Amino acid sequence: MLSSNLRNVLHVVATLSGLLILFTTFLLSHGNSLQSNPVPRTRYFRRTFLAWLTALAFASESVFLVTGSYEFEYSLNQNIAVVFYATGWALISLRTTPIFGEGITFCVTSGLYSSIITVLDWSSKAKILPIIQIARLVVILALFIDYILQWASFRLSHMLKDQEHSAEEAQPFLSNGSQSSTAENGLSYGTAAKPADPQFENSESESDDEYGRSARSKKKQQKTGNMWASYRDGIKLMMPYVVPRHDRKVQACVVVCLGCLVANRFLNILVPRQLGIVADKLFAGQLPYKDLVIYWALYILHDDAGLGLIQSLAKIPIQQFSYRQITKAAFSHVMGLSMEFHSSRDSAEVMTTIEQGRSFTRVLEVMILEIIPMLFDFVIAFGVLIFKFQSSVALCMVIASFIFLTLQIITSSWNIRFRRRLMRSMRKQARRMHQAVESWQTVASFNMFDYENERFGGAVDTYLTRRKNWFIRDAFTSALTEIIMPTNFLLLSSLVVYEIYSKQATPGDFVFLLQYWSYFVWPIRGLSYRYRSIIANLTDAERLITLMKTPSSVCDQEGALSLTGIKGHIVFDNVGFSYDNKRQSAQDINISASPGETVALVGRTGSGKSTLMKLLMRFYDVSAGKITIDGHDLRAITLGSLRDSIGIVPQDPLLFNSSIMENLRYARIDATDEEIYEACRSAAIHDKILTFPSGYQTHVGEHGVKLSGGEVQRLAVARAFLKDAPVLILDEATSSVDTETENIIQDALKKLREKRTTFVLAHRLSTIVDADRILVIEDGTLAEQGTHKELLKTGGRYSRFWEAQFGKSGSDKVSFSD
Ligand SMILES: Nc1ncnc2c1ncn2[C@@H]1O[C@H](COP(=O)(O)OP(=O)(O)OP(=O)(O)O)[C@@H](O)[C@H]1O
Repeated sequence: MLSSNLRNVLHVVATLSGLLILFTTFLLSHGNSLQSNPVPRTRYFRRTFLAWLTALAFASESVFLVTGSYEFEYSLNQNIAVVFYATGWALISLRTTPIFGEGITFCVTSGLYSSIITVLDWSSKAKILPIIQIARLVVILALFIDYILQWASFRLSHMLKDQEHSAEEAQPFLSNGSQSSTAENGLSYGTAAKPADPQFENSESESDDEYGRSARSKKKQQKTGNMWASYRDGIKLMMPYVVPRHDRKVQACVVVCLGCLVANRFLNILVPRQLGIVADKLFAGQLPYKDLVIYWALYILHDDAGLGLIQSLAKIPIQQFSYRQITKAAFSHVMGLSMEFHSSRDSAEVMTTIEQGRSFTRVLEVMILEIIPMLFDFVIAFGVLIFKFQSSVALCMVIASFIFLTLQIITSSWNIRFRRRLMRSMRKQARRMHQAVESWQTVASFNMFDYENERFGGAVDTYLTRRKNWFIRDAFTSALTEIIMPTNFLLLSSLVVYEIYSKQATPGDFVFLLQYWSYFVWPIRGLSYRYRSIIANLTDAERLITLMKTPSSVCDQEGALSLTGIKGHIVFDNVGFSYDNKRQSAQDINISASPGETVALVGRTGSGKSTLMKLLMRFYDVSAGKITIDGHDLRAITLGSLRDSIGIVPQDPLLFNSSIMENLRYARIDATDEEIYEACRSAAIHDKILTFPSGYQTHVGEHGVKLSGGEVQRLAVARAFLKDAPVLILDEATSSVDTETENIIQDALKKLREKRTTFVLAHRLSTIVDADRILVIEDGTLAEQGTHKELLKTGGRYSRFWEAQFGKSGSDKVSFSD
């Protein structure tokens, strides 16, 4: 006959392993609720029936134990184990779709436990118990075989499906072959696939209407089906940014924090133990002053004035480090994303998302500094309760805690949807505010203040309503789960009180439990509370993670060359491009431009001139053909070296809200003041700047609103002078100036164009008559090319443009003068 202690260990181990199986499967399947393994209905009923039968067999053993002739302690642990297994099987039988891993492992654990117990109880006085146990074993075996058969048939059908699928995939897609993209042909050139990410759509709409049904279900799957997987991936993605590999100070703080955490685990036990000693001495009629002082010292050390203070101080650099790293990484990632991303996303939303990096740092902080220590506390509490009292106290604590955690997890996921809505409304509010403030001039000129107030007010109201909805639900769900812990305390203290009553424990032990309860209830309550806060923060950080996962559609190819000393020989070789894969914005474009040559692009508005220049700057990648610079495909050189070699005077130059000096220096950070003055003299703006109240230190206002259009344009020309790049793009560089200033700028530009490959985009044809070649672009194709004189002679589109601007006489005059 085994000793009662070993029996106890068996019951405890069996209960714990079963509990772990159920809880782990619950955690895994909770985020994977869309998983469906359809099984025939007959089998479904059979499995349910067998599971219920097993539950019943365990329950009947419990009834027998309660009414049988066992000693209290021995039967209590066994009773806890059998009641647990009865409940476990009852819960499993409620599953509509089987989780094979859970079913099989639970069968194995219950089977093993039942077998050992059957052998041990064989010699018991009442033979009815082993008979119940044997019958139960047979049912468990049947259940096990059923699970295995179901699993095997499920795997087989999946394998068959996979085979069918791969056979289908092996079929050539003849019809699509001609349309395959560069990436599909294996020529990715560092061009990443477009993100298929509905989460990061730029949408005003809060409803799901914009997505089709399939997109909706995909979205739903994203939210629930792959919840854990996507969070895990997100954390994996962000981890490198928060590990202080090279920062010694932060590393030291981490060590200090960990030291405090370890010391606190000991103090969690020492403080209540000391109080127990004080109580026991009092009960023994002694004066425990010395012990009280020790208690005081331990308490201070344990509390916020001791290790808590050290830990809080050490946490500051860690928090700042991770916040800095994540925010910087998110900012730099966003800045590195392509024009495709920036032109389709709302800047205010992207900004709010970057700010939500704080939520992610909070997740890590909670996980590392709170959840992991709490798990330790939990294990320690289990050990302490077993050591101090009987194992059933510890078992009750574990089971009640797992129930509490499970309920917390279930109830918090009820609230995820509301948290997401809340975050959406927060971003919407930010977007509305940002748009209105940024477009103040438009709002003012259309006198739309009331409209904007109403729109912003609406967004604020929505935010508040959603916050209220989330908050109320959160309050109710926590109230619901909070009932469990006091119940747990009642159960534990009843058991301990019984032990004291039966002289197996001292009153000091009860005092210990009272004090220790406050320490060990925190880990459990903390775990569930932290889980909720992690879910809330992860939900908040979801967009940041999605943003960080968004690849740039234009990026450096592996092994891309960093070109120096570029001469500027540009060739467009059969270039084709479409923004949306529907309309071609460039088609069969062949252009060649040598250093020192000026090529003008003219054509109706929307014909595709700027698009060609965007392709040259590699804001987008060509969909067909290639563009080369000095013989190198643009996709084979680094974006940095390409853009360093191109200077641009855009149609609407954007200035930062800072001084003129800073704005100019943006073109070349290391330029001296004298070089900047020289560039401004060349751009005919130096004297004008000197007339401003603060000269070069004058602030230009948001987007340069304090300057005239002509002044802004001349600053852009000065920037181009300063950049001194071998390739130059002049996009309607003199569109905002009067004729006199235009002549001055044109003279400056003539100087600027010398020895550079220059592309001039112009509507005013007078500005490009002396170009070496004029290309007429129409509907994304090259319609005509030649010199001004040649094109006028041909009498084609160019000459019609010319006549439209200058009339027949103008045409004659220019062709004559030329
Ligand atoms: N980001 C974009 N997404 C989708 N379509 C775009 C985008 N940018 C431009 N387009 C479309 O591509 C076509 C060519 O535009 P592009 O800006 O190249 O014309 P353009 O000749 O430079 O016009 P303009 O002389 O008025 O500046 C237009 O039909 C335009 O609507």
